[in-house]
Amino acid sequence: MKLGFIGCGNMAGAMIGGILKNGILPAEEMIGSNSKESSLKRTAQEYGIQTTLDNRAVAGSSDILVLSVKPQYYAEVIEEIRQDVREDQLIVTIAPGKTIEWLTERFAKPVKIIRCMPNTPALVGEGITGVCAGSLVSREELDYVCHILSGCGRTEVVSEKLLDVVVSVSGSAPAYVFMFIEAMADGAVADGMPRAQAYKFAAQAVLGSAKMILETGKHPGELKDMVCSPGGTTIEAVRVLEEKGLRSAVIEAMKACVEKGRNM
Ligand SMILES: NC(=O)C1=CN([C@@H]2O[C@H](COP(=O)(O)OP(=O)(O)OC[C@H]3O[C@@H](n4cnc5c(N)ncnc54)[C@H](O)[C@@H]3O)[C@@H](O)[C@H]2O)C=CC1
Ligand SMILES: O=C(O)[C@@H]1CCC=N1
Repeated sequence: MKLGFIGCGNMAGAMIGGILKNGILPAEEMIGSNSKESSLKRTAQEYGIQTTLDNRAVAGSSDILVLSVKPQYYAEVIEEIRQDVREDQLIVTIAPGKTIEWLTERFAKPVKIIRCMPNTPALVGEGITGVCAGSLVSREELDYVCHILSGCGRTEVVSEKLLDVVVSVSGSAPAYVFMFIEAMADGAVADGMPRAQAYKFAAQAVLGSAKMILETGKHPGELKDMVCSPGGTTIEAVRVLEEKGLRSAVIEAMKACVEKGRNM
């Protein structure tokens, strides 16, 4: 089995890291290419996988090929590797907006395409990847790719239409969560806590709260109510967050995210 990555940047690194950490594949079974030598050096040093400047070599030698360049480079990379791609290979794409129909047209031959939307917590095995498959992909092949992706965390098979929503609710979401953690830490620093300690408290509060949702099955509103003592401190904070429009800000931000992804 050879898993190849064309483009060794942030997302490929996170995926490779997660796959290695969880023992899904050894480093010897992964290869990555990049147009910049410095990225290859960093990838080889950090993960010990084989690297090359030659995208076509990666395309030709991989059983599963991940296209992990930015969406604006998809067209030129597909044009470059088109002849090296085989019908028995699985092509995994991770770019927003690049539909299976668009990808199939670019390859201009029958190819097995699995469209995914991962997120960077893959690096620590706590990502979630939305996955949908083209019509030439068998159930077994989809299951196998989901198994590989399980090294990055959870996987969810979704319709292609919903993949645009996955971008906003998980692909891009770590950025909003990091902003929230940063803001909470700023709040704690403003009240005298050392910054490093503030990040620890804020990050653990987010981690623990997320775990409670996933593990108790309770409604987020119920869990929120459990924290809000009558006449207490939390409801004061909740009152101000509502006044400042937290929910609306998040919803509007996500709408902008989906819209952008659809038009990429
Ligand atoms: N960063 C994230 O959180 C997520 C990113 N994605 C998607 O993953 C893909 C990669 O994104 P990032 O890793 O963030 O970008 P990045 O910029 O960190 O990595 C892309 C790499 O591709 C290289 N590259 C550019 N043109 C190339 C070419 N012609 N041949 C070979 N390598 C080339 C660049 O030098 C760079 O190292 C994008 O399509 C993005 O939309 C999806 C989900 C989350
Ligand atoms: O910002 C972006 O376009 C990519 C897609 C999802 C996360 N990062």
